[in-house]
Amino acid sequence: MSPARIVAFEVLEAVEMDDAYANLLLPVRIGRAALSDVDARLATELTYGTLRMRGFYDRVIEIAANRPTSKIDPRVLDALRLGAHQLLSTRIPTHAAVNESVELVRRYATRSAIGFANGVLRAISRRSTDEWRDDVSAEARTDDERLAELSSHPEWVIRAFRGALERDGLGDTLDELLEADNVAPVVNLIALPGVGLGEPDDYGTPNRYSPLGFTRDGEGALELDVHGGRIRVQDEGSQLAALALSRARPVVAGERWLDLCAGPGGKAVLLAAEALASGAVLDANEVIPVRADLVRSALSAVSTGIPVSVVDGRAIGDERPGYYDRILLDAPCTGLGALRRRPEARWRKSPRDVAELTRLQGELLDSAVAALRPGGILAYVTCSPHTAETHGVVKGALSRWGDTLTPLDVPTVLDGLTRHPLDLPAGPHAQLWPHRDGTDAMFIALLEKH
Ligand SMILES: C[S@@+](CC[C@H](N)C(=O)[O-])C[C@H]1O[C@@H](n2cnc3c(N)ncnc32)[C@H](O)[C@@H]1O
Repeated sequence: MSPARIVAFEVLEAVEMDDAYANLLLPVRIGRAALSDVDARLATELTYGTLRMRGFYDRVIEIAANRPTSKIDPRVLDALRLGAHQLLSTRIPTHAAVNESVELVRRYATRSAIGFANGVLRAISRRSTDEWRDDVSAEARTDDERLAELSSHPEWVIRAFRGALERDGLGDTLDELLEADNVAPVVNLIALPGVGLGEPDDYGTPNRYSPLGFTRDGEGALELDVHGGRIRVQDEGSQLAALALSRARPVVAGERWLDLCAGPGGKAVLLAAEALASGAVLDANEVIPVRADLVRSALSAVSTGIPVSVVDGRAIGDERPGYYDRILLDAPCTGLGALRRRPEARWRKSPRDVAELTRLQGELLDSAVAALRPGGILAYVTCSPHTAETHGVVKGALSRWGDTLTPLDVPTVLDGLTRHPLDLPAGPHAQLWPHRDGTDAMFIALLEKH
């Protein structure tokens, strides 16, 4: 059995059964299996490719098997998905795709399913990807169902994206967004400022927008992860979200900053570098202890003296009222804006999660406002474009806090710091998009307290 397929299958299973995160688990499993570079790339492609197009593959499997996926043993289904991916989206020879997937069924599921899996995979292999797209399309009952199945996004996510795009005057670009979600993003890096590093163009091709970001060709990307964590992988949109806060206006030495929901620490370490360079001091907080450890480890690239508290962010407004000059609230969210790198989020979240998360986001925002001193600035950020989590949450806070809060114009702030202007509609808030900006779909609002 190919070790790459075993790793991919076990990660898919853990994502499905244990709610594991592929981006965290895959590197661990690749390391444990001591995969060669070639096999590690294959395992990565198989895992992410299968997770991304799972919705489409499931429809193909249902048609080929003539039964709903809910009636297929989950382990057999994962092996079939992996097989469908190899048959429909890679150049792996048919016999290898079929035989290796059947072998997975033999090894991990019941022997009685071997004949079934073999038959389904052979049926899939007899038609081309375009023919399967036509079949799936013909059987869809509505336009949204068709779009959902062909683009491999749940229907409710498509409706949420459509609403958010229309709000930005981008309603006619939905297909491009769905397509962008299904393509692996280039690895984007950041050279932290003020910690003795060179400029981005010393290391690679500078980002179009972030003044600190860059990309490197293929293999070179991760070799740079050797500068003690001062060069790190970070999406350009995340860089811009942190910089929108740190560079919203000049820093007065001694300012106190807080990253309220800091785990795993990507934006906290950028804020720490910005604070160090400008004479501000940063505190970080994260409610989950293991994630707080990740924040500590990330921050050590800049300084070991930054306190990381482990409390529910909703309590900090009462604990430290009127204390901070700048607060980043990078809120827990559905993650629907980062499907390029965390493809399983689309299958894991549901509209019920949106309702729960928006309540938590509103409470965290209230706590952050309470912890802000008059004149201070709060950045409310999500890696989701769902308007309930973005505009809806900010609108709720503005109505609860009345004249106490004024939104700052984020497009203007971003124009003041990016290398090239972003093509953003009128503010005050900003929504970035993968298909337009090449970033995760980050939402950024800046609120000033009076
Ligand atoms: C979107 S992530 C933050 C990402 C981080 N800013 C970065 O760039 O690496 C949100 C974080 O909020 C944490 N969180 C969730 N509920 C929280 C709460 N009530 N108080 C504090 N943190 C919370 C989650 O554990 C998660 O680590």
